[in-house]
Amino acid sequence: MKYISTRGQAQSLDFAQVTLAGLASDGGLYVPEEWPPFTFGEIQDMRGVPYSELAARVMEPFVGDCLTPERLRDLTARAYSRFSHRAVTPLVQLDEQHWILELFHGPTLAFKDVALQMLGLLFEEFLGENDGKLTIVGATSGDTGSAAIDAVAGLENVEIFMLHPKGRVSEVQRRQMTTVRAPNVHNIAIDGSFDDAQAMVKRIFADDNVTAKLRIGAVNSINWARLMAQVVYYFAAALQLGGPERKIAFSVPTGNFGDVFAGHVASRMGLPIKRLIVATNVNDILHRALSQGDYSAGTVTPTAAPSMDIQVSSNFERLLFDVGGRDGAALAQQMRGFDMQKTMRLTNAQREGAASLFTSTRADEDKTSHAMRWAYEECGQLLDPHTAIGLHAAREADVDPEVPVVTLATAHPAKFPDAVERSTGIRPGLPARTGDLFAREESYVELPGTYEDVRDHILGNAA
Ligand SMILES: Cc1ncc(COP(=O)(O)O)c(C=O)c1O
Ligand SMILES: N[C@@H](CCOP(=O)(O)O)C(=O)O
Repeated sequence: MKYISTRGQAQSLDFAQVTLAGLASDGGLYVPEEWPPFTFGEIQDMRGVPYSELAARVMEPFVGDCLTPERLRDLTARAYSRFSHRAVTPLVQLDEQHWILELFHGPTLAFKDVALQMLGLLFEEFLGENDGKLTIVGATSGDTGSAAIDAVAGLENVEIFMLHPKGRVSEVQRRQMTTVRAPNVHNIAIDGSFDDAQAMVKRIFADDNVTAKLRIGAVNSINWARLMAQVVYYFAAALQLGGPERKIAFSVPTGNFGDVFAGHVASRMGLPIKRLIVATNVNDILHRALSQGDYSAGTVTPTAAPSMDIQVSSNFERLLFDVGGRDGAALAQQMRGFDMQKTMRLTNAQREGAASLFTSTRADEDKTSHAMRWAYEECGQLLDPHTAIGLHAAREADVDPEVPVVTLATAHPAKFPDAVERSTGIRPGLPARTGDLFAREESYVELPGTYEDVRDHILGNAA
């Protein structure tokens, strides 16, 4: 399996190389040269297998010959051994048509663990003895940071610098990052938004002053391996609800478009998906892009769902590439225009290509709160605000009543106790596995939101 850049200029890479590279050298994102399809029978044969075996089967075509089947199975077994639920990503029924796919049973209580527990192992696997250190630079609106830090803390060959927007993540999220004591972990709070942090990360990849000294890697969903691991749970859910004989719709709380793009990949691989519902909060660039063709970034509005307070959505580029004719040169030009003006129109091909599978809905704070209340009062389920945005969109969507609609539950409600309590009157408690999170001492530096400060800090502190 070879991977090519969405901007057409970077060298094509194999799976091991793409995992360590993160972002492509031309500023694009790597995607498989072609989608590897499963036959209907192969998907049927996946029914009932344990999650780690399902993960190995779904990932195998992407990994190519970079891992033997046995080695891949060893890694998936280890990656999912730390989840607190035997099913890894269990389904919970809400009513006749709606299900919740709980993706928060990993060590840091968010869906990011599903991919990052695997990615940490892949880094270890692919970094040879003579490769030196991989310096990860990541941006987080709360969940990627904690999951990535958990996955790589203490690894010999990996060091991580994680940027989060100061004051714009929940206290639980911040503590999950800043209380990890390991010499290879560096937390940085910047003045600014997640978008500012993400832009700095991308700039670091293109900065020769940095790349001449450090080998930079990525844990954000710009890294293909992240998305690959997220494809698995679409198969897991669909197989439990009657797939592949029956089509399933998914509603996905969306920010950086990684999670829902993984659903698109599952569909490209042959999983019968009726619809992917992109659920946004008021930071609704994706809703505007999908419903009106207008991809224009405004300023970020802080909400009760801070991990989705994103206006520049990295993985949307992968979709535009895939549904818009896979023309790297044209997309590079389109993205350059967006980088300069922060606005662009989707082409007709991009709009029509996306419309065949995607719809979108936006939830303001009242609707988010109402969805949390409905789930609690009518179904006895406490949801976090991100999942509630997904549920709102699922219930608004006009999906044939025969089609099950699965909302991805992307975080445990206890990560956002204030918002949950405001809407339901119930303050969710942290599961015992989070230990003494509030007793542990925090460690992070605060930096102004300028690129140079962040770059110099990384250069000055990298081992
Ligand atoms: C809890 C939660 N829900 C939803 C999202 C959005 O996912 P994505 O960025 O993959 O669209 C995020 C962050 O990415 C998140 O942390
Ligand atoms: N919501 C994310 C933002 C980063 O997204 P990623 O999927 O690209 O890592 C977070 O919690 O950090």
